[in-house]
Amino acid sequence: MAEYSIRDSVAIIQLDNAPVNALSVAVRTGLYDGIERAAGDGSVKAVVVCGKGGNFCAGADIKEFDEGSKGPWITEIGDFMDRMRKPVVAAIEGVALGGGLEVALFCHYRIAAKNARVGQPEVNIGLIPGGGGTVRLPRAAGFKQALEMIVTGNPVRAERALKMGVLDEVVSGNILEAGIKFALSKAHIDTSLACLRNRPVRMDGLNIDTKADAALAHVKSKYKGFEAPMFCVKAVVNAARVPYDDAIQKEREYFFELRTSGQSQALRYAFFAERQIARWGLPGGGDYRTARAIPVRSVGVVGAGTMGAGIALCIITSGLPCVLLEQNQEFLEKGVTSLRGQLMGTVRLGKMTAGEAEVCLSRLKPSTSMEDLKHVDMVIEAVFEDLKLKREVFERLDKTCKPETILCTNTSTLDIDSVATATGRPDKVVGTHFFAPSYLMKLLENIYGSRTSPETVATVMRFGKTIRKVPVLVGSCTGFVANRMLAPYTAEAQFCVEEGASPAQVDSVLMDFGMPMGTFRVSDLSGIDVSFSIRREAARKLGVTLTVDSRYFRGQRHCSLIERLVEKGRLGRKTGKGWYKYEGPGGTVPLEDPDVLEIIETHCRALGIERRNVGSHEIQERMQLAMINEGFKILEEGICTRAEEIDVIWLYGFGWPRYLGGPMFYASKLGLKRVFEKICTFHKRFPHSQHWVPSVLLGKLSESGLPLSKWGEAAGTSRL
Ligand SMILES: CCCCCCCCCCCCC/C=C/C(=O)SCCNC(=O)CCNC(=O)[C@H](O)C(C)(C)COP(=O)(O)OP(=O)(O)OC[C@H]1O[C@@H](n2cnc3c(N)ncnc32)[C@H](O)[C@@H]1OP(=O)(O)O
Repeated sequence: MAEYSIRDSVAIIQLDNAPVNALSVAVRTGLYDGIERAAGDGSVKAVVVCGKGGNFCAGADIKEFDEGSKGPWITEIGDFMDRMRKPVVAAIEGVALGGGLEVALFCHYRIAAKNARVGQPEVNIGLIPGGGGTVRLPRAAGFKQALEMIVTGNPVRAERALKMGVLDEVVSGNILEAGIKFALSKAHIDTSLACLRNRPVRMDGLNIDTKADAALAHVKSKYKGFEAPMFCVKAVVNAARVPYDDAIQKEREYFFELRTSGQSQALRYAFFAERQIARWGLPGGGDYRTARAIPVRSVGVVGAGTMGAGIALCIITSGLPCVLLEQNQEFLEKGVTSLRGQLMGTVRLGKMTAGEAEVCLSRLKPSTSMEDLKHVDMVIEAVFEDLKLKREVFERLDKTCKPETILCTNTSTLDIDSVATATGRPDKVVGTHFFAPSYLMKLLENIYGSRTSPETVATVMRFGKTIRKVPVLVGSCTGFVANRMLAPYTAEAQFCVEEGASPAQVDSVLMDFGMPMGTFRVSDLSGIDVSFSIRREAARKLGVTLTVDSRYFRGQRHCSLIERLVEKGRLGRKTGKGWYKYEGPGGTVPLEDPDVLEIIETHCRALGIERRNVGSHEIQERMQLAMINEGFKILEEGICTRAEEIDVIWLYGFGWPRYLGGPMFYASKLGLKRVFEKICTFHKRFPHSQHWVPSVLLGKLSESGLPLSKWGEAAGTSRL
């Protein structure tokens, strides 16, 4: 709703819809009524529109987009304000985003607090600004700057918005008082002069035809497959070419077309999924509502390899001091050099100044003495992935650190309990799985063990946010969620190659789908010998030796092409050849290599594998369905409690295209009946692959027709 009051002959309309004053039907109706009332009240000289609770308005209520339209459409409010003879001032604090900024652009004037941010982030949910933003913002900020704001969705700070012409004044102190003062100072000025409808789009000397073509070409190549940015350009270009009312009409058509698109639905889902993951619960009790995070004022990182150095960098750039520990000076210096290198990279990219980088570095304490970890609140161990070594480190940490210190292990495979039992504080031991490169990748998979306390979980979840990661809580199992799902996905990729596809064909299927990289490019980048060692180690523990002609491992189908490539010295990019070849020293461009195709052919012939034409559709279906089936098993076992958690892991861990929601959302759109039937068919066809055994939960859900939001409940794993 919107509260109406009068002070000093100024009507104040305060948008009121906690927590962010989204433009629900009640808010839109309240705003419209308030404006109408102020227009008709002879004692009112001017109007101030503001927001309650520290924010102006975060735009349309995103939940309403699935419910259909009720109440006044937002541009009707703008049309009314355009006819007003009394000045209307938007007094902005916090955020004015999307429809929130559009409301502000209806007003004759806009003032904002210093810390305010304004923006048109609709593109992030697969839309264009639909309340006049594409038509009014270019009139205020100019074509080029408005286009940038609308296409990227990035908000701008008040000072920049002032320079751009979006704001009329930036103020310090009480925003409402400033708004009233400003409104009274404009009470005798003709409002039509300040009305954005009456201004032309500012082209600042640019030619619209040249600019339009360049902008369309740019978004086409940059946002391949994502449709909203293209519509943003079309709407803004149109606004520069046609009269105001025609442009508004077109904008609305585009907006409504996108609202029902699959991409916008997926992006809206992703928006709420990201917020859902903060609502965690533990199987033994305790959840985000009751558990208190302990304050983390200092952190230690054990191991200054690439991973540890990157983690330390995340910590110091988020403002926390960090002790970076290595076993000797030589390794420590290498780690610090790697950290510095990454930090300077951000300076070169203009994301940080050299001065800011120095401040960050001043928070780093490189050390070779464990005693330096005595007083830190949290330690993240990032040593080699070896259980014996990790247990030794934890035993020493337990003896050295103060009793309250939380001990985290950065592991991608090891059981949390087997690390925790090396200490006398298993309740304070937790997994924090960072993804490589740890400074850049946003996902943080937090893993609880059977004795991890709710306070420890609350602390690592909050810490994840502090270091600007996306923390998702999962249970402990082999590979946790990310790598467990990745295993059948990559296995199917290799089986497809054995059966007749080429690595480049598989990768282009994935990249055409929207993945940032194909699985064989990733393998070359991280090193084929890395997967080789992990597989060899896993086999060794079971008393098995994997060879170049192993077709089965523990009764399961196994592809030994990795062993073959390692035998041939093709370890990936670092050796200039792997699944692809790379030209020149340090070459990074993957080129199809006839030699590798020959190796694959010979290998398969030797093993009696008949090769055939494997179609793109089959590749995509097998890789994705195998991984989706695993996702349902993860839900079934309670490793995750919601499908949304799995999707967020894929969005941030592997770059699943956001406009396709995530694998579980994708499955919901394919239809679970169809997904289940296909998986059953593959199971019959490939009986020696455990990952094709259909998930029991999936079978149950395929009959139930339950929406994705209820899958966790149906699995009986929901803990809230
Ligand atoms: C037939 C047609 C039907 C349509 C009917 C609708 C008509 C509407 C009017 C017409 C509109 C014209 C076009 C306008 C379109 C838009 O405005 S689209 C929305 C654009 N705005 C955004 O994308 C902003 C999204 N929000 C944010 O970026 C952030 O939330 C924030 C505002 C910067 C705050 O961040 P932070 O402090 O980190 O808090 P969060 O945890 O993110 O959010 C707090 C809670 O608020 C919920 N929330 C936030 N924004 C919205 C929103 N716009 N709508 C609904 N809910 C929102 C968020 O989910 C959190 O809730 P909980 O998870 O429950 O805590």
